[in-house]
Amino acid sequence: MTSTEGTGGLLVEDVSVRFGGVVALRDVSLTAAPNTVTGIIGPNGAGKTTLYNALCGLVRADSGRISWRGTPLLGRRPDELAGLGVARTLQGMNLFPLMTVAENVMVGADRLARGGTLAALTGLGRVGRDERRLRARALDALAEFGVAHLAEALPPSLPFGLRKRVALARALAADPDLLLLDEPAGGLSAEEIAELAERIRGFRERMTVLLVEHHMDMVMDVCDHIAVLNFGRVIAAGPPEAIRADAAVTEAYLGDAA
Ligand SMILES: Nc1ncnc2c1ncn2[C@@H]1O[C@H](COP(=O)(O)OP(=O)(O)OP(=O)(O)O)[C@@H](O)[C@H]1O
Repeated sequence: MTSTEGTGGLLVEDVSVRFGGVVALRDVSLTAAPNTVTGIIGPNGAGKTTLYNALCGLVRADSGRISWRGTPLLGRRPDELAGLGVARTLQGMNLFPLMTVAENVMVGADRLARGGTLAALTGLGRVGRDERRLRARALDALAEFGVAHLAEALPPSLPFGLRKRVALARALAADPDLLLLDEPAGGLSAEEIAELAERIRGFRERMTVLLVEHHMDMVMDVCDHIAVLNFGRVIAAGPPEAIRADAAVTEAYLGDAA
């Protein structure tokens, strides 16, 4: 019995993923306890994105198990995750360019609507009530990120940092229990990263966070627990101070820089 079994956490057990002859993940196991921030780090090509994509249903694992609160996640389609209380952000943000900021965030809040976002946005189904609820939820989420005033803007018209906030607001609008973040600090200024770190620390009151991130200072700063991947294997796992002092981790990163 592993530590999060029966306690509602995220459990990754012996997950392997191969792309043809490349073994991207080999028997990866890790846990994320409820209401904590768990970081996934590792040098380039270590398997971080593959693990993230396996969690999101974007990549099929060849073997292993992943569960959230005891419910299996492996083999689910990405669109099934919202119903299980799981939200994610992607590096590319994937905002719809021809929909307003508010409409983009309404898509994120979809699981809270009975008729679905499409019905609400297209005027079909239980339109009035759902649309009002979704819009209110979206505006709340935008307000949390200080961008409610941009509700009617189109994403391509916004600077990068603000688009990242909209993407986070979209993920949070669903009121997830598990939030998967893929390099949320990428491309942000030092000031924006500090603000983001503060927000992520605050998220753990409401949810469990899994953070794949290159920005080492931020990972050390916000994570309760860190798993380090190298060549598709977990080479270390523990609290930030233990990871900082781990010789295998230092060696893996030095090898990466060489
Ligand atoms: N679609 C794919 N087809 C073939 N090989 C792949 C594919 N995706 C990833 N790989 C390989 O799997 C390994 C792990 O890659 P992955 O992108 O998961 O690493 P990463 O830790 O996210 O790297 P980075 O920090 O550079 O983004 C690498 O050897 C990579 O070349």
